[in-house]
Amino acid sequence: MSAEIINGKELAQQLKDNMKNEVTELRDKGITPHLTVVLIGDNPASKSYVKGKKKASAETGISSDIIELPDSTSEEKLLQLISELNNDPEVDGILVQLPLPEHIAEQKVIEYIDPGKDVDGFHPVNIGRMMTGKDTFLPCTPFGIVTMLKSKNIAISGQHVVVIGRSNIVGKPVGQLLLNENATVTYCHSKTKGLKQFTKMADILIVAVGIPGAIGADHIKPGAAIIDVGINRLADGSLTGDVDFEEAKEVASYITPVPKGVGPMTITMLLQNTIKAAKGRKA
Ligand SMILES: Nc1nc2c(c(=O)[nH]1)N[C@@H](CN(C=O)c1ccc(C(=O)N[C@@H](CCC(=O)O)C(=O)O)cc1)CN2
Repeated sequence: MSAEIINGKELAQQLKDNMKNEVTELRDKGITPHLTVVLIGDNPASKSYVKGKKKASAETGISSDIIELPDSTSEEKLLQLISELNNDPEVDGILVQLPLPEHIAEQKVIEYIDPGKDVDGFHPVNIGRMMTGKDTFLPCTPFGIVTMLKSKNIAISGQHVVVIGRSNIVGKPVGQLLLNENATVTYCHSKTKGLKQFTKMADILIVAVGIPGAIGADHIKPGAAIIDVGINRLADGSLTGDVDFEEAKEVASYITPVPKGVGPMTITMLLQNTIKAAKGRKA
């Protein structure tokens, strides 16, 4: 039997439809949630994601602006801009699109953003709050993954989750969020020996390695739920994930496709975080 596909695009649309009402209620109270996205340089993928953020914001009634700066922008200038946005009462959420040019220290920039406006959930204060199970801005991709699992009532508590990948944006926080939901979590990464022995134990397998088709049917326990975070562009321009979808769907119980899987959820959870920031706006 073939796995059930978790369609992130459809789920994202349902969530955005619900958010419209939340935003209307806020606007009726005189609060229009506002997101400012900062884009440095002209990376085509980043440009397209930022455009997607603006479009999705507009769909829900969230106002947004994109500040585009050249690749040559100094770290000092970027920090100065963030400081201004931190102090602007009309700005609820600040997002600096990653990756940044090499001459800018990513972590320094993340730590400069006011944690109360950090709608990416990357600031160490918010990561600490997430790790201790407190209410906070959750990193958007991990938040989206947990939302996808819950949308299908996939059991998390007591289940063995194997995460392949240990980035600060996806791998580490998604494992932590699922640990908070009482999963047993194993992290695997590029130095893991005997990857298959771990992946074959997974009830939920989360793959974020950035290698097209890295995970095939022989890595998967029959009936597992497979979450593919990979977004790899092939030479012909098409997108593919880290999981061999055709093979994996014959073994798994649930699977996310690429495109239209985890990706669209990332932007939608950003909107959710922006609404949360607006709700917490200081008078
Ligand atoms: N500051 C941040 N930078 C980056 C983040 C982030 O969460 N915060 N994540 C990624 C990029 N990203 C959002 O910024 C993102 C990636 C993918 C998608 C998406 O919808 N993908 C579509 C395919 C789109 C396409 O055709 O290229 C899909 O998978 O269906 C949205 C957002 C790195 N940077």
